[in-house]
Amino acid sequence: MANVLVIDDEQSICWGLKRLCEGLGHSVTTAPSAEEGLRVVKALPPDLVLLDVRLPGVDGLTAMERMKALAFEAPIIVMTAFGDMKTAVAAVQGGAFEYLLKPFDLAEVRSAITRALRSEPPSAATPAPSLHGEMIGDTAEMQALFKQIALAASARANVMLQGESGVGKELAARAVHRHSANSSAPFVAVNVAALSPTVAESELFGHVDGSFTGASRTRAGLLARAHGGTLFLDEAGDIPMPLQVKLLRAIEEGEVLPVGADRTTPARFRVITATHQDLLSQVQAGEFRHDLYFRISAFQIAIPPLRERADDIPLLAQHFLSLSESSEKPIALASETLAELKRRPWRGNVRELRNAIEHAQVLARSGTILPEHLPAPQPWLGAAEAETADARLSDVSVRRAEELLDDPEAFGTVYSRLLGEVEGPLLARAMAKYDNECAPAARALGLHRTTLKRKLTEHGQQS
Ligand SMILES: Nc1ncnc2c1ncn2[C@@H]1O[C@H](COP(=O)(O)OP(=O)(O)OP(=O)(O)O)[C@@H](O)[C@H]1O
Repeated sequence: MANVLVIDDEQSICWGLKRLCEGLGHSVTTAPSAEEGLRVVKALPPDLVLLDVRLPGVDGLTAMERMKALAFEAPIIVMTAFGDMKTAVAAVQGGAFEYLLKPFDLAEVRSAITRALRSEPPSAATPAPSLHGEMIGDTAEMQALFKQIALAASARANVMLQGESGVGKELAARAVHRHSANSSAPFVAVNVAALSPTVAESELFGHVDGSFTGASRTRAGLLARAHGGTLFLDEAGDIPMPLQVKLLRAIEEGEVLPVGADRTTPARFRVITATHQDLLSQVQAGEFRHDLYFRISAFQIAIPPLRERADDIPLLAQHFLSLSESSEKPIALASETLAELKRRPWRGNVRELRNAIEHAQVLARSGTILPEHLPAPQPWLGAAEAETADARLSDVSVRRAEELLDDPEAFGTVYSRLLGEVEGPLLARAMAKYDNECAPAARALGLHRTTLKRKLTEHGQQS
């Protein structure tokens, strides 16, 4: 049996946690404030503290600091209903055993208490420098994301960020780096899809003077430049197969062999990858090496699309307004504008919202932003139409999948054949719509231009 101290000003929470802990066979003391909790800690140090962040008077994070200063070493589980990035990272860096978001999932609380009392190591531990929150959002989805970022920052594991285009994957990668112990080392961002296939190897791994036509001087590659810090690989699904082997070796050995060199160069870094694709199905389709996948996906973070956290839209919109350098800032967003912003599907996510606010700001000049100042919604399908189209497409796909799966000749290629059959017409339609211009077609498809060009070539279409 352990002694547990619950510090929370909400009586109902204290009551619920007391019952839970007593049910686990522990004895519980409750305190409605940090001051009262600190008195208990000094008088009769408990085996575990459950500590709320927002408290009247001294807040929970300061209380945790004071407990640590008293050389109090028992685990502390921090709880909050208002988790922003700063709080999440401060809790993790301050040595919290676990960081729980309210409202609680009881099974999660029970598991945290049991692990804490077994003195298993906390899910994150190494200290890192202090920081500022820079990703905006206060929905439960964003709070959970901040927690994941804080945990990733305090560990050394490679991180894979998944999410649609424009959700904030690069911002999240930068946050992981900035809040990590290596924040003063380089953060090198590489958009893999933008690398021309002919120079990708020398760009990534470097080359020595004269190693190929045009290599007039020895140049360090991007991997070597990330030494000691973080290598951010955007659109990781586009890493060409031959380079995947070389990249895996570099990650495993902490060194690279520049093109034409006979000696390796140190390149030890944390890899953060971002992808909007389902990399695992690429692995299953044989388009991405499984060993590299497992190497780079130790800690996976999914960033939800903006439409699934629409309550963040007003905050984000205000944030983008405040970033404006114009002296004639519009002072407010009309309530109808906010309603319209929350109604839109934002398939281009935060990037599309940011562009819309910048556009509206130019039109509104000063004063209030009205709905007519917003750009027309992007021509995505409306929700109802999309649902019908999705249903039709899925019926056709099911029928075609059945045919291919029954066809012995298609055995081993079903996946790529079916996707190829959809991809070809899609690309052709997009190119026709944009007068054969790759740039707008790629933007509409949510692909990088280079990726689109490559896919057009694969389908024997002109770009
Ligand atoms: N939570 C957020 N708070 C503030 N700004 C954000 C947030 N999320 C995204 N942004 C902004 O939205 C834009 C797009 O973000 P970012 O480039 O990180 O997205 P991405 O997911 O990496 O996009 P892509 O997949 O197209 O590379 C940037 O201007 C970024 O600053």
